[in-house]
Amino acid sequence: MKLKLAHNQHVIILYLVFAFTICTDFFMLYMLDFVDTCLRCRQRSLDGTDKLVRQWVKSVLRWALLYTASIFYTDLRGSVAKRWILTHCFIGPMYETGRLALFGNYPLAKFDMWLVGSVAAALGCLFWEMLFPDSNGESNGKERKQKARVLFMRVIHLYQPDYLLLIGASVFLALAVLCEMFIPLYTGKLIDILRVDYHWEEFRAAIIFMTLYSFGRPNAFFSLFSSFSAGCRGGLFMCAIGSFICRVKLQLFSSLVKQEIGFFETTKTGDITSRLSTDTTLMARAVALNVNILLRTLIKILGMLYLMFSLSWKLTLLVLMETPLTGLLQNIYDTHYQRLSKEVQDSIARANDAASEAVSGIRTLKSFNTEQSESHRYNDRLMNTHKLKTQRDTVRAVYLLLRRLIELGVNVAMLHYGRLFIQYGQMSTGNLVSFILYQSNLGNNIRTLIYIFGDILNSVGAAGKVFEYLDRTPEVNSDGILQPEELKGHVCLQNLTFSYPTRSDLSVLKDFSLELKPGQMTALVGKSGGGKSTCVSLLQRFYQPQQGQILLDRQPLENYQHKYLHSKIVAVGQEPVLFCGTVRENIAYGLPHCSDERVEEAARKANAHDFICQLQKGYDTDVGEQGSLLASGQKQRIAIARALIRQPQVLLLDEITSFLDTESEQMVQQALANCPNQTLLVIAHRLKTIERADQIVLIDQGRVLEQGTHQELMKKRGHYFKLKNRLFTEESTHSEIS
Ligand SMILES: Nc1ncnc2c1ncn2[C@@H]1O[C@H](COP(=O)(O)OP(=O)(O)OP(=O)(O)O)[C@@H](O)[C@H]1O
Repeated sequence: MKLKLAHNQHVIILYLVFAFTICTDFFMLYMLDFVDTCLRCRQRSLDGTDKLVRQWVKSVLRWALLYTASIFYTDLRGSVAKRWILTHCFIGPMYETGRLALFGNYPLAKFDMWLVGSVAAALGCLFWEMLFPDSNGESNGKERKQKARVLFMRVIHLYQPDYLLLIGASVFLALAVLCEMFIPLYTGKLIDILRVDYHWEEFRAAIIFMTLYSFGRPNAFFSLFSSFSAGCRGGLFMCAIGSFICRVKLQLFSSLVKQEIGFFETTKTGDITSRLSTDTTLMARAVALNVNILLRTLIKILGMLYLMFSLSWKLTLLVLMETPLTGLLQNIYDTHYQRLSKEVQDSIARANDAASEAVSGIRTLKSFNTEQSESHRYNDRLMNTHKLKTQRDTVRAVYLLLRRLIELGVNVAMLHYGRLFIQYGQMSTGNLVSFILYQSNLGNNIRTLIYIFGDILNSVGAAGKVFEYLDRTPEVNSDGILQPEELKGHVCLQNLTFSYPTRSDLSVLKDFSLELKPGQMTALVGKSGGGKSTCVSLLQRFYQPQQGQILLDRQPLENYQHKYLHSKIVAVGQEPVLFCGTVRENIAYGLPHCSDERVEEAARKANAHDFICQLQKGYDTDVGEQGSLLASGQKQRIAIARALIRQPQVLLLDEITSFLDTESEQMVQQALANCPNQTLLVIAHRLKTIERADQIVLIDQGRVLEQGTHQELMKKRGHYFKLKNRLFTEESTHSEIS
């Protein structure tokens, strides 16, 4: 009860303060005017510019006083109050400046100006508050809008380099709208003049000519100037949007490539590409296009309402009855349409995923003869999209029908009453024509305003998704700074426990420890799925182990600078990926100033030089998308050259020999033997390679089962011994040890 009373008192005080502020402002307006008149008496005459300067000075004074007053009362400190005070004080002189610049010296009456300013400012602030509320929302809707507001401001901030273009576009926008607004008014006037019953014969032609000339001219001027301004506005906005999209796409791409591998495993490729393509464009629209339309529509609506009220306030009130009905309808429609649109988008993404999966795995698809089933899968997804699209379009059709019916009803009522007003002499035919022209425009503009209302929230939603990726901090950080000049390459994996982000229930490594000594070769062997490749991934810092740490020269891997680390620890994978480009570009990948000699030397070491020379354009031969124009063994050798050219201290070879013939493998082994200080970790399936290793580590289910040299392990007659015997018999099939 007490609380309620306190709340009521608080509201009453707020109203009182508001009323007091309005009265003070009104009083100030006339006081300043009085001072102005006294000054004018002394100075005698004033031209238009002088008046304008005085008006601006008065506005600054009013703003300063109101702003200071607002500081003393805490409830007025919010930014809504500040926005209202700012708009309220400056909308008058701004309007006057624009009007003077365009149409010369026909000032509005002082009170009219104050009223127009106050109402426009209040409407503007109300609209802003409705769209993006300032208050701390308790409900979900309010929170969503609050979030949208923050996102919207962030998008505006991102537009910073294009502010000049946007300001220029807004100026042209205001000019175009002002000009457009006067066209119906002059059309009505023209009709009125043409309708007058002249009892003349001889002056007929001259009068018609004069009428057309005098009233047709402003119309022609307005339409020409409006079209010109609209053209300039469109061009500038498009320019700003274009450069914004490029900038955001680049920022997003840079942020994406910094993410850890786990992120790409848990996020669908379709999602990432649609963030990059669709959402960045939607986000750009959020500000430039929507705000452009929003501003244009707001200015138009206010201007048209003013002119319509002056033509017939009764008809205006009648026409305005359409707004709440349309608003309600639009609200219901938006909810359903947005839900269905989202479902359609998801469904399209799923269909695209199916298609891209099939295309990228076309060889597997063909070899397993699954063309038919893949087509069915794609068809199912397409049909689902089609069904959702039909639902969405039906909702739209019903909405359009209802909207047209409301429109029709209001139009019939307006024409009926308009005819009555002309009969009673309350309106001229020309006025009714002007009114009808404004009304049809007003309806469109109100609908646009309501639509934009939803679209801004939508586009801001897309911005939210983009910012989500832009702000994401990679779980595997890369802010280490260590870059020692000398690195021995001593690696220690200490008590690692690890599971992949996509399969957190499965521990791939369990309390796993391993030491790789400088200049030594370690071979990892064991059953498939034991965790060998996982060790290589962890050494490259693709993932972060949940427990334990990896030390390089007694320093945790994360302490090393990202680029440095990846130049010192280099891996060649089971299925190396080449990029579209020449052989040379692929070998020198990531080394922009690498000499041709170094490229060739690396290729020779990897036993790739000979086959490269036999290619049509040698080192300048294009390897095709993902190296598709080369054989697997050739791709493998280029990948080895790409690793060797960096002269890494720690080299990780994950089953590189699977695609190499014995001769190539021997050459590569020879090349590797020429780097005596290099730490080498190989996962291999050929006994010859394994036998030569300084230590062999047998891994099973994420644990080290046995460790030692070939001789030691053979003497032990344990797991390795059994595996080796099997290897001897199954060497050609490469099945068990891999
Ligand atoms: N990206 C991944 N996401 C989830 N689980 C994975 C991933 N990569 C591997 N695994 C799982 O981790 C376990 C160890 O895989 P890993 O590739 O390290 O084994 P491996 O010993 O190298 O096998 P192979 O010799 O066949 O390559 C397996 O059970 C595998 O299914």
